[in-house]
Amino acid sequence: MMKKIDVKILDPRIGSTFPLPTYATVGSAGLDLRACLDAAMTLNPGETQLLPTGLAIHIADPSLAAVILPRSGLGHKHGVVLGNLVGLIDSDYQGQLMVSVWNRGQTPFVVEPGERIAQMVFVPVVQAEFNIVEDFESSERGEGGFGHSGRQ
Ligand SMILES: O=c1ccn([C@H]2C[C@H](O)[C@@H](COP(=O)(O)OP(=O)(O)OP(=O)(O)O)O2)c(=O)[nH]1
Ligand SMILES: [Mg+2]
Repeated sequence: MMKKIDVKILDPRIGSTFPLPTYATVGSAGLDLRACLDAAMTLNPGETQLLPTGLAIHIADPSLAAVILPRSGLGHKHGVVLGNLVGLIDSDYQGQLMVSVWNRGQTPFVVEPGERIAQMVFVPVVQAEFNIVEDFESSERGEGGFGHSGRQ
C-alpha cells in the first residue's frame, strides 16, 4: 500500500522540466533523486559536493525514515557515491533533501542538471528505549563477533 508523504516543490522545474520522483517499476524500492542544478557541474576525482534536489519532504511519522543510497551504475561504473556513504532523512526533517555526491573515482564526472544522482528508500523505524541491566540473558553468540566464526 502506498503511503502519502507531504512534499514541497522548492524548484519550479520539478514537475515540469524534471519529473517528480516516482518508482520506475512496480517493484522498485527506490525513488531516484535529481540534481537540481542550473548548469552542469564537474565533480573532480576526490571531490565532494552537496547538491540540492529541489524538494523537501516531511515524513511526519516517527515509525518511518528515508535513506539516500547511491545508484549502482554511478557508483560502480563512475565511482560516484555519497559523501556520507548513506544519507538518513529523519521523520521530522522539513528542509530541502540534499545529496552529498563524492567522486571516489579517478576521472572527472559531469553532473547534468536534472540528472538522477542518488535514490531514496523509505524504511520502517523502531525507536528504542534503553533498559539498563547488569547481565544479559545468555545468547548463542554471546560476545563473539568481528569474524570470530572464521571465513568459510
Ligand atoms: O544525505 C542527507 C543526509 C541528511 N539530510 C538531512 C535530513 C536529515 O534529517 C538531516 C540531518 O541528518 P543527520 O542527522 O544525518 O546529520 P547530522 O550531521 O547529525 O546533523 P543534525 O545535527 O542536523 O542532525 O539532514 C539530507 O538532506 N541528506
Ligand atoms: Mg543528526
